[in-house]
Amino acid sequence: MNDDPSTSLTYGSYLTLDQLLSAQHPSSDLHDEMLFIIIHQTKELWLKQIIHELKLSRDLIRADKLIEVHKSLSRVSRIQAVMTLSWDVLATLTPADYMSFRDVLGTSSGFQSAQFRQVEFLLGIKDKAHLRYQEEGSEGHSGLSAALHQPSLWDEASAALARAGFALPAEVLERDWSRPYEPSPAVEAAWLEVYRNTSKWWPLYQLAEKLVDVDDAMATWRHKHVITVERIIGFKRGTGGTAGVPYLQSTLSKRAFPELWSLRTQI
Ligand code: HEM
Ligand SMILES: N[C@@H](CC(=O)c1ccccc1NC=O)C(=O)O
Repeated sequence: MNDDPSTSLTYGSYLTLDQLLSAQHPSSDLHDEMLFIIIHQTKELWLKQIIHELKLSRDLIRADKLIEVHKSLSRVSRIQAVMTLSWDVLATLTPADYMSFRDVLGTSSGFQSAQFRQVEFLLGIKDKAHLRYQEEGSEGHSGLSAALHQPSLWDEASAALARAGFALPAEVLERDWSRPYEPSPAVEAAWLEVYRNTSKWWPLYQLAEKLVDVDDAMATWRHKHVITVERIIGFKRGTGGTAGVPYLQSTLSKRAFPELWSLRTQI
């Protein structure tokens, strides 16, 4: 046997392609179901990379390495752009194509994506109700539970503001991290000072604009999702049990960094 990694490693073995490429199991014999599976698997791989970057970003903010965060958050927003573009590939699926295999999906739905919720939780959009869709003891459950109970990127950004000398109340700095975040006038006032005096606060200002890029890209992805869903299933109810398009429209106003949006009115 050849144990020397410089000659024994192959493209396929390095990337574990045997497993990756044998993980597509259409439940019907319809041609278009393969596209549906590949689109979703690709999206889960990108979400895995986004989670990897967001954890690093959170640790870097905690360590006051605000310049180093750029690379990671820029990568996240570029991946989000690719994910948004991939809706155009899915939109080649016509309503009739999709309805021919929709039944096999049962009650499964993107609503149950543990990694999607983990991204929301890492950014700061917390809703512990989503834990119940993950099986206790599964990797999805443990990742989501950890992100729920730890400070989000936005909580870490507030802590960084406090270390920089901004007075923030205890309900921001020592909150129960698992609770939904409530926008704070003191946080908005601190970021407003950063935006009004950018040369003094440049690293914080650049961090804020990188965070806005990520929030912006998330909203753009959500918007393209709802448009594509309306194009494919109209106003049918969702397999996951929601009203469908009206539910998805109600998520468009979700923001991970609300004060970075509200402060713009004051400038
Ligand atoms: C034919 C294509 C699709 C249709 C008709 C569709 C439809 C829906 C509907 C109706 C919901 C609301 C939950 C429910 O009741 O099921 C939903 C949620 C969701 N879908 Fe899709 N979807 C499609 C493709 C995708 C793709 C390709 C992705 C990811 C790349 C995705 C990710 C999600 C996520 C993450 C949610 C949860 C959103 C939230 O709660 O904020 N969906 N989808
Ligand atoms: N919620 C979709 C079904 C769906 O899209 C779906 C089903 C299984 C796995 C991933 C899915 N994608 C996103 O919701 C529907 O109502 O048709």
